[in-house]
Amino acid sequence: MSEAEANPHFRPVVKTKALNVIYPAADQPVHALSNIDLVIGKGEFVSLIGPSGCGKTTLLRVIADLEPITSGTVFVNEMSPSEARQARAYGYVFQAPTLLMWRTVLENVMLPLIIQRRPVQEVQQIAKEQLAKVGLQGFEDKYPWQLSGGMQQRVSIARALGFEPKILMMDEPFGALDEITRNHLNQQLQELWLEQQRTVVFVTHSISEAVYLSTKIVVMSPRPGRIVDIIDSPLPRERSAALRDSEAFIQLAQQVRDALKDGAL
Ligand SMILES: Nc1ncnc2c1ncn2[C@@H]1O[C@H](COP(=O)(O)OP(=O)(O)OP(=O)(O)O)[C@@H](O)[C@H]1O
Repeated sequence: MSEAEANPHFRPVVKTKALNVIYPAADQPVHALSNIDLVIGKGEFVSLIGPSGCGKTTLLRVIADLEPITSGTVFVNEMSPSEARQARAYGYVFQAPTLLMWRTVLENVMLPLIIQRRPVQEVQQIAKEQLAKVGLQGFEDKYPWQLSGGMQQRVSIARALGFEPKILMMDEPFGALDEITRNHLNQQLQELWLEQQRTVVFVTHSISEAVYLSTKIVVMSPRPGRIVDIIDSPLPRERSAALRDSEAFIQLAQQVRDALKDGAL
């Protein structure tokens, strides 16, 4: 049991035990995830980091009920992932913004809520509030193609947050952006997370992004993906840009780098 799990306020949201995913294939089945034991607590910001093809996206998809498992167990809020999905536990942000180019920014954020048949006026209000939270007030009537990549990704985040998911799943949401924009969005996401105390599961290739954002970093090995190390971050919950230059940040980044290296052996 980790230090975080020993805390009496710790509430598990995601629990996986001996989880395996094997993708069937005509020639050779792909063993994507091997014996994954993971507990994610309420309000944690958990990053999954590891080399390409190690199963990060697969793990995210399993938790979100987008991928079946081969063996083991997965519980989300004491439910199966499928029950959790029906209870609308998830918000999902992909690497590409996946916005509808022929709908305005406001309409894009409203769409999932309209599909849920919520009253239009209420939906409009929620969408406007969420856009303001990601710093896009005044852009409601623009079309996605009129925005930069970083702004489009902020629209995706507003859309995912609109129906107040219990867990926000983010699959390399800033992977396609330049470093300056990425650092800026990291800071915005950190502030949003701090304010809302939402549980986030975040896939990244970037050590500094994982260190800057996470309360827990899950380091994975090359295929078949297994967990090499689970690192509880010693950094304070509230983080500023200056933290990136601190000794604690540099040490933690080195710890992640070492774990990645060990996992590759
Ligand atoms: N639907 C599928 N059918 C067969 N194999 C798959 C399928 N989806 C993923 N895989 C394989 O499973 C392994 C894990 O893939 P996954 O996308 O989860 O890795 P990842 O760590 O997210 O990779 P990346 O960092 O490159 O996005 C890879 O070898 C991939 O080719």
